[in-house]
Amino acid sequence: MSDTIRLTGITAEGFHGVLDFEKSQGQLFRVDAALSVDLQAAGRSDNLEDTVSYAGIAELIEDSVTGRPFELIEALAENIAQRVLLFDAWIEGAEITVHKPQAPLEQSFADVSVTVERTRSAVRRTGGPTAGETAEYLDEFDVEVLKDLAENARRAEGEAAASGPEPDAGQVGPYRRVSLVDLATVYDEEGGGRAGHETVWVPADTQLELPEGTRDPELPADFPVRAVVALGSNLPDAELGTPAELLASAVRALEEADGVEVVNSSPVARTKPVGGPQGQPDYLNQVVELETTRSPHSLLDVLQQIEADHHRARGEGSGEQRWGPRTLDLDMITYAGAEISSSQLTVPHPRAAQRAFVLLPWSWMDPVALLQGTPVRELAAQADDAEHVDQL
Ligand SMILES: Nc1ncnc2c1ncn2[C@@H]1O[C@H](COP(=O)(O)OP(=O)(O)OP(=O)(O)O)[C@@H](O)[C@H]1O
Ligand SMILES: Nc1nc2c(c(=O)[nH]1)N=C(CO)CN2
Repeated sequence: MSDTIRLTGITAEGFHGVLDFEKSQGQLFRVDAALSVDLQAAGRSDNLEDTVSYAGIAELIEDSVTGRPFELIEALAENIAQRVLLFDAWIEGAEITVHKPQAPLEQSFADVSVTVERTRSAVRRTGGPTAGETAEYLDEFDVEVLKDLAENARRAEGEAAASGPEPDAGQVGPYRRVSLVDLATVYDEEGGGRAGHETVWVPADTQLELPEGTRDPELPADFPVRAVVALGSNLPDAELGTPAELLASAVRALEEADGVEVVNSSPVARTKPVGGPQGQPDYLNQVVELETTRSPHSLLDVLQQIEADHHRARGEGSGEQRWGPRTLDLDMITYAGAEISSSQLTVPHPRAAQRAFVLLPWSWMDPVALLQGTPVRELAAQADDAEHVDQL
């Protein structure tokens, strides 16, 4: 049985409705909310930190009712449900009823209402969602909701961020996700331990001021983070098969690697070679998204081991040319939100933003993906090789 926090009869004036006078004159709306939250910890500790503040929920509901007008109470209920689930990662489900007791009906009536019930698709019961799960979940939300969140994020980030430019309505582009690497730090600072939504989306140009030493990207993650990896092959292998077979085998190898889970994969693309020697064969390219507890360099080790297992020739005497034909190439495109620069590893991959053979498959897999705050879709369209990438 799940525990419930229930708020009933939150009443405020709003301007929702299809008819003109509803939009101009306004009327009262009443909202009931039932939130599924595990209350055992709070029951035992008697500490507000261990539960969801109903005051915050009430404020959020009032904000939605008095805010942006919707035509339908269905849309208002949906908006509230989405915001409630984003309010605190530990809210597992929300049932929202919007009453419109002054609806324009000719008949004598007591009330009109709609009820929506929404559950979080992926929540780990202990510790809240991972960055990946949160990001995936956030992809289901519309831009208006994200705008609200970005606003909250700016408030949470303090004065410096609050003075940044206004988020650009209608685009996902100006926001970026803050990785769980960052989130974990925020937890520590606040001593909380909750993934509240404020720390997940921030305007793209927000600088997080985190204490020194807490963002060492080589800290092994005790929580999974997401990484994007690009695969390429344009040389068959006598033993392991065609480029298509080599890509499929590499994805299987990633699935089997310790501390790595493949959570999404793109369709395969046939692409014209970019750079390298004249006349090399077309490539097959693909992009996968991983969830990993490995540190970036240890993930690079895994990628290079898989390349070697697929007979990737490398190093002195191997005959391999720069950007020349290869049985398998695995590039780490992103690792959480981290920027890494070492002698072995640069993340985000320094040439990814110009390569449609990476960006297009990535955008097919995740149409709202961002690379350093810019939609991958847009970068793909601008890349020189955009016309030479065909989905198989
Ligand atoms: N993000 C990254 N992903 C993979 N390798 C990287 C990355 N950043 C730096 N490297 C380093 O790049 C070196 C060369 O890699 P590789 O020979 O696969 O390059 P390439 O794939 O031919 O070229 P490109 O990097 O332009 O795709 C590797 O030994 C690795 O240490
Ligand atoms: N189309 C295409 N061109 C490339 C590729 C690749 O994977 N696909 N990889 C390269 C070096 O990594 C260089 N050029």
